[in-house]
Amino acid sequence: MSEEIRIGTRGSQLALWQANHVKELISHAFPEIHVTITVIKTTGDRITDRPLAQVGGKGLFVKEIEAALLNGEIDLAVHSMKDMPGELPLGLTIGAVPCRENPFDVLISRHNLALDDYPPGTVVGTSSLRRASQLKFLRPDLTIRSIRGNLDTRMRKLMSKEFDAIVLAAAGLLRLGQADKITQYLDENTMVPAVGQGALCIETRDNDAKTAHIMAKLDHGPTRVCVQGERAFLKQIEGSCHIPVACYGKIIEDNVLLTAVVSSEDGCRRIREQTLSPVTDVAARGRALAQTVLENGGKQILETLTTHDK
Ligand SMILES: NCc1[nH]cc(CCC(=O)O)c1CC(=O)O
Repeated sequence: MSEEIRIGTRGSQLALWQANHVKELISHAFPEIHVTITVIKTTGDRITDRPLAQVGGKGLFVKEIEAALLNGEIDLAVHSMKDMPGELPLGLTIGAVPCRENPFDVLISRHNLALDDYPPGTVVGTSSLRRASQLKFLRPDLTIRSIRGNLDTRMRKLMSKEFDAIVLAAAGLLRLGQADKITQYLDENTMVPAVGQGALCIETRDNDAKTAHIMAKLDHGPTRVCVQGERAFLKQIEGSCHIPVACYGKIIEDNVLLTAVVSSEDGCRRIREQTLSPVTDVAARGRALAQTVLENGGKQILETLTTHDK
């Protein structure tokens, strides 16, 4: 009898693409293993009419899947890294971090205009506090509105002229073969992406040696190191989880350049800090970067937010 590995995932188009991608990575490295995919519905999938921050932020897309992993219904879960809270539940671990897709946010414009070229009053839709607050900082004269729903829903809202442009993650579009929709890539000099954006997280049980053996073949060292720095930053900075923080790591020779931003909801203030860290020191340097951001005004911004939430 051949070995079996059971993958758990959300049912969205993007999640299914990602689960199938991981299935192919496993099949390629271990042709003898039979890989199955189980779809699990999450709270985040059920509630689609409110901004995520109001529903409870991070963790919404992962909890039910983690339960299935813990009780042995599945052997591994495929998530978007950026949906993962700083801390994983006891007994679970990040088994592998495959090679990252493009980590940046993109502008999709109905008029084929770049962000700098839009006139004042232009209506830009985005689903996250992080993007909204960085957009308001860059272009205080634009009207930033919340938009939710999957890719198709957001595209429909854009085309129905509810919005002039929308900003979302490049990774989802690229994975679903929609690169042609992208008007402009916003790299970290314009907008710093979310922690883990564009990366996948393969979550496993931490006592599962059989799956760990398979995961070793799927792990991409450079991505893992960058994500490690970003997540160390996240863990250090967050009390609450739905806050406008951003951190992005990129490899430069033997170092990781970490860029972090905390911005106020109204876009009036933005703290932006960078550190060039040796690869071996990236977790400590991610934490230190969080401290720097907090000391240089980030703490004040985050305190305003917490009271605001209640
Ligand atoms: N917020 C939801 C979410 N979680 C992961 C992605 C896809 C991008 C990625 O894998 O980082 C998206 C869509 C988006 O932000 O536009």
